[in-house]
Amino acid sequence: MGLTISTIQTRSVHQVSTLTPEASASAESYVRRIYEEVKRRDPQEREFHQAVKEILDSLVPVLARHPHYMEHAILERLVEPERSISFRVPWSDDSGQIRVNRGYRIQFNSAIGPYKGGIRFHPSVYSGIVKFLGFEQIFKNALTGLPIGGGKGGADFDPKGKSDREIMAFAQSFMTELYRHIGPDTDIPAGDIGVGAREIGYMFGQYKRIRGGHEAGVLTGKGLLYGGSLARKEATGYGLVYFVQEMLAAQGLDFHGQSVVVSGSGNVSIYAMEKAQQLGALVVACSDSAGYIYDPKGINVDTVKRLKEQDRLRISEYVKEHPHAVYTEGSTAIWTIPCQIALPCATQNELDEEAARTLVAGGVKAVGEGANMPSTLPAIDYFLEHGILFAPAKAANAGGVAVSGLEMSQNGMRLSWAFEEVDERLRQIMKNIYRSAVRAADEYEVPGNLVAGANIAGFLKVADTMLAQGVV
Ligand SMILES: NC(=O)C1=CN([C@@H]2O[C@H](COP(=O)(O)OP(=O)(O)OC[C@H]3O[C@@H](n4cnc5c(N)ncnc54)[C@H](O)[C@@H]3O)[C@@H](O)[C@H]2O)C=CC1
Ligand SMILES: O=C(O)CCC(=O)C(=O)O
Repeated sequence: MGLTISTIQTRSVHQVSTLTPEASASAESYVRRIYEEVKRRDPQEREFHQAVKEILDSLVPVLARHPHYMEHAILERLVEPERSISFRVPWSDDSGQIRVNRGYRIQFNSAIGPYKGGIRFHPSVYSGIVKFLGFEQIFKNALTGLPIGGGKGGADFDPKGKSDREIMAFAQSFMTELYRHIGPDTDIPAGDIGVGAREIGYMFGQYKRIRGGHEAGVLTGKGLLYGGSLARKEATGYGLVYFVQEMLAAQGLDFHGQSVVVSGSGNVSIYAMEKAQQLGALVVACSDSAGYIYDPKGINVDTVKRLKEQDRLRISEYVKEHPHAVYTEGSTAIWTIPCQIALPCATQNELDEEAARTLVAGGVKAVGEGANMPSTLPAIDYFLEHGILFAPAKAANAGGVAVSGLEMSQNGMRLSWAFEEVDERLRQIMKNIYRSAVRAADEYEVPGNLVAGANIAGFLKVADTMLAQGVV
C-alpha cells in the first residue's frame, strides 16, 4: 500500500506558526547556550552532546510558548545528573591475574520516581556513553506512564571470550561497590548490552549476600525462579514491534508481507524478529558486531536464539545450519539490503546518513529504533525529510523498562502475573506512548514528527514534576 506524509519534517522544529518571532528567537538562543555549556563542561562526551542536542532542538517551541521552564532553569538542571558514581572493579581472571575495570552509575533524575535503567558491560563504556543512556532514560521512563526516574550504569569490561567464572567474578566485584548506591526505592538497575539474565543473577546473588534478606525489587530482568517477570525478556523487542504496528496502522499499513531487516542479534533484536514474524513479516537479515546474515527464506529465530542465548557464538555460525543463507563480514553493510521496514537494534550510531540514503533508495517505508540512539542526527533528518515513518528510540524501545516497572510492581505485591497479562499491559503501554507522541507533535504543530512528539511529551511530564518539587 502506498504511503505519503504530506508535510516535510526535520528534527528541528523551530518554525511554529502561532509563536511570535521574538519568543522563538529567545528560546533558540537559550537552547544554544545550554548546548554550548554542556559541551564546554565535558568536551569529550560526544554521545551525551548528541542526545542533548536532539532533545533541545525539539523543545524550542515548548520553551517559546512556556517561558517559565527557562525562568526555572529546568533544562540547566535536567542536563546535570543528580549524582555520578565511578568506581574501581578489581577481579581475577582464570590465569590468576588481577584485572581492573572502571564501573559507573549515573543517577540522572529522580523527579517522577526512583532511578531506573540498565547496566552495560562493553569495552566502549565511558562517562559519555553512560550519560547519554541515562539522559535518554529520563524521558523514556516518563513516557511509559510509570513512576520511574532515569539512571544508567556500566563498566568498560568486555564479556567476549570470558569464562562463566570470570563473568561471575566481575559481576560480584561490580556489585560489591554498587550495592551501597541502589535499593528497591532508590535505584533499580537492569540489563543492557552485555548484561542479561546470567549477569543479573550473579549481581543479585552478591547483593543479597551483602545486604541479607531478599529484596527482590532491587534489580529487574531477574530469572523467573527468583522474582523475574514473565515477558521481560521479550519486552523490548515485542514493544518495538507493537509501537511500529501502531505507526503503520495510522497509514493503513501492517507488518504482514513486509520484508524486514533487523540489526544485532541480542536480546532486543531476537524478540523484535520473533514478533515481526508472528505478525507475518519476512525478516531477511540480522547481524552481530562482526558481520551480518542474509536469509531470503526468512531468518530462523530459534537458531539465532540457540547460537546467541545458549552457545554464545558468532552469527556467522548460522550459515552452517542454513547453507542457503549468506554471511558477510562487516556489520554496517546490513543497511544495503533493500527492505520495507528497518529495525536498528544493536547499538548507538550504527545507522548514519549514508545508510539512511541507501535504505530510502531501497524502498524503506518505516524505521523503528530498538537500540538507544542507533541513528545519527543527519540520518534522522534524512528519514524525516523523505517522509519515512520514523519511530524514535525513547518511545519505541520503552517496552523493556516498562515491563521492568511491572516486574517491580509484582515484586512489591509478592505475586507473578501470567505471560498474557504482562504482554497485554505492554501492548497497551506502547499504544499509549504512541498516542502521547502523536498528540504532542500535533499540539506543537509538527504533525507526524514522532521524534519531536516523544521528546516533548517526555519533557513536559518531567519538567512539570520538577516545578512542583521546587529547586532541588
Ligand atoms: N535489553 C533491553 O531491555 C534494552 C536494550 N536497549 C538497547 O538495545 C540495544 C541492544 O541491547 P541488547 O539487545 O540488550 O544487548 P545484547 O548484548 O543482548 O545484544 C547486543 C547485540 O548487538 C550486537 N552488536 C553490538 N555492537 C554491534 C555493532 N557495532 N554492529 C552490529 N551489531 C552489534 C551484538 O553482537 C549483540 O548481538 C542497545 O542499544 C541497548 O541500549 C534499549 C532498551 C531496552
Ligand atoms: O529495564 C530497565 O530498567 C532498563 C532498560 C534499559 O536499559 C533501556 O531502556 O535502555
